Amino acid sequence: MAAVASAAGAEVDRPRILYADAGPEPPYPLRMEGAVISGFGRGSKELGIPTANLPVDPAAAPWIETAKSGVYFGYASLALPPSHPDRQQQHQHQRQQRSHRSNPRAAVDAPPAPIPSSSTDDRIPKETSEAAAAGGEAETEKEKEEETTKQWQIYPMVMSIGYNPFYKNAVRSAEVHVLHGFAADFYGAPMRLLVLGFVREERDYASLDALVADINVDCDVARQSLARPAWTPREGTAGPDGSSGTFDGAWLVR
Ligand SMILES: Cc1cc2nc3c(=O)[nH]c(=O)nc-3n(C[C@H](O)[C@H](O)[C@H](O)COP(=O)(O)O)c2cc1C
Ligand SMILES: Nc1ncnc2c1ncn2[C@@H]1O[C@H](COP(=O)(O)OP(=O)(O)O)[C@@H](O)[C@H]1O
Repeated sequence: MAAVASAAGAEVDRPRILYADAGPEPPYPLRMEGAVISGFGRGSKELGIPTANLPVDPAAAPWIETAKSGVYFGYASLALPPSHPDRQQQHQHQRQQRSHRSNPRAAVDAPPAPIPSSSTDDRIPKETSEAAAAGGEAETEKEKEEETTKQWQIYPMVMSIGYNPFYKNAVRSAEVHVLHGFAADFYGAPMRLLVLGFVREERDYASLDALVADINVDCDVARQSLARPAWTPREGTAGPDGSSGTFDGAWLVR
């Protein structure tokens, strides 16, 4: 059946569940990490869909050099600073876990679980560790506190890798729309990605409405595809229904 076009070219009649129920297939999962940087400022203002950008660095994620440009889905793990309104407290998490066990439906739309970091050394930004080695003057007390209290929260995500043909960017970008409504920005926060599958190629569109309509379908595809147990990490309550699954997402929270 031909895909139904709407909003002048958006393909809204696409399957919402991709890949087999058994879980991600090679070459996935693919990993990527870095600190959130700013993009061109269009995500929130023009599209109403904010995207957290990561540097496209083949030294850190060699697969990205040959990865097809397009839309991908998977999980993002964020280490929000202690002052961020979306950072959960440990006791909130424990209460939530108890509630989910006694009433699994209570987990619907539940916020993600905070995962205290078991080791922080491997995530000290290079500049920070170099500065520390050189006398530590560049590292503020606030940064030190954030490092020792680092806590990873896992969220489903959909992302775009490429040149955004609608905007004709000259530079390749990697931008993540996290499937969660945040009360504040999180520029600079450490973010880890486990990319679990490819959704579609990036496209040019006749209108902004068509681009937004297709991105909304991508979000739906990610939510529904990730809701299956073998696609939901055991770590945290990342699944859209709040339940933990069987997928090994340990790297996201290490
Ligand atoms: C799931 C998703 C799918 C996207 N698909 C396309 C696309 O097909 N074509 C395109 O030009 N841009 C696409 N984009 C990129 C948006 O155009 C981009 O997020 C927007 O330009 C905001 O960029 P900025 O955050 O750098 O300002 C997509 C973004 C996301 C999150
Ligand atoms: N759900 C979300 N997904 C991604 N980023 C979000 C989300 N909610 C808030 N943000 C914040 O919005 C920023 C992106 O905003 P955006 O308008 O796309 O600007 P730019 O991508 O140019 O930095 C992210 O870096 C992050 O701090």
